[in-house]
Amino acid sequence: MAAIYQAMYRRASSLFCRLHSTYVRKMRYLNELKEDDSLCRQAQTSGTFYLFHNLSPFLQQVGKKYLVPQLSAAEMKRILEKLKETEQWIEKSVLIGCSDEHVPHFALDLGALEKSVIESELKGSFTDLRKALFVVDGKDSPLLASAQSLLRWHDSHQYCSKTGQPTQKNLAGSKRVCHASGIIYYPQMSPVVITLVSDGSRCLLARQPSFPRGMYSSLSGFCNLGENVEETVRREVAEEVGLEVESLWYSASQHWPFPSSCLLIACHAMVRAQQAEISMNSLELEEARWFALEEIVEGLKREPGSSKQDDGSFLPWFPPKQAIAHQLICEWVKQQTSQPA
Ligand SMILES: NC(=O)c1ccc[n+]([C@@H]2O[C@H](COP(=O)([O-])OP(=O)(O)OC[C@H]3O[C@@H](n4cnc5c(N)ncnc54)[C@H](O)[C@@H]3O)[C@@H](O)[C@H]2O)c1
Ligand SMILES: [Mg+2]
Repeated sequence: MAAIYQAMYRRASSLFCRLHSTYVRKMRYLNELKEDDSLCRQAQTSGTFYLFHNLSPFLQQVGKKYLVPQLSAAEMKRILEKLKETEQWIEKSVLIGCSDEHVPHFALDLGALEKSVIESELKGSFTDLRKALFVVDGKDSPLLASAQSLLRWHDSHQYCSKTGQPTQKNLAGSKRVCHASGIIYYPQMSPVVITLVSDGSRCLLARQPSFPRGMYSSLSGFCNLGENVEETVRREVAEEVGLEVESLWYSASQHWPFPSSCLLIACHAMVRAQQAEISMNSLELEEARWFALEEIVEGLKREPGSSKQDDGSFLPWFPPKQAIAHQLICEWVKQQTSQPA
């Protein structure tokens, strides 16, 4: 028996080591590509390419599924020839990752080229990211989100804000340099806190005027310069619903590409049940209210389509599973249902 356990242990630990070294080797390789333009140029000849057009990713619909095709370097050349463009376009691409076998993945925005020609040639369509993220396979959403954010950052940082001179990207697209001043610009994202407030038995969800009808989400807000996460949570809850946070704890984080790159830092926060009267800031929110557990459980079962009632009103529904607000709501339900009565 001991021999069997030993053999199982050896297999498990050797698998762990192999997985670990694959990951480490992959991260080191990606870092080399970011630092070394000539290595990256070479990688572009054997890499795969995700296409965008004015920041909309290229998708192919196969039956009910939406696939995110990766084009080989040879296919890229063929498409560019068809569009009567040179291979230099490839150098505009940005590095977004690589496979375990070190096949590098790049994203390229062909926004300056004829969209319909590319779409009919590759049998698919460029799809708005707000739709694409929710129809593609779960593993592809973060990739599309980070690729679009990086392409957007390059598009909006073509000039140095100090000298007004053009900036130049390195091959991998991990930075831009102003050669006149020597200033190096790195891709940026804005930290945002997402907070699910609870008073112990209910949770607070709100609607911004821009939300789809019937959708409620947790509170959110950009971090101010100089604030830490705890200070932002306390300020945003005070500003938006007039409540004082008693305690808070971190749950998870997520990169979010809207309106442009954000790092969402998701937290749970408690307020006192005796001081839970909402005073909503109507400049930012359209509605904010407490939800009991049963209402949340029902709302989680609903989809946007099934929330409309005969009289035209909408029953509450919550962000889809790809959004970190969904995860916070599910965690709260779990916590409520696991508490002793
Ligand atoms: N994925 C999710 O689950 C989820 C849930 C909620 C919110 N969000 C995202 O969080 C983001 C922030 O939430 P919010 O709108 O409630 O923030 P908010 O409450 O701070 O209000 C937005 C306003 O803050 C100002 N602002 C300050 N710093 C800014 C910056 N760096 N970029 C843009 N505006 C800035 C602007 O005036 C803007 O109109 C939203 O873009 C939204 O997409 C994601
Ligand atoms: Mg807000």
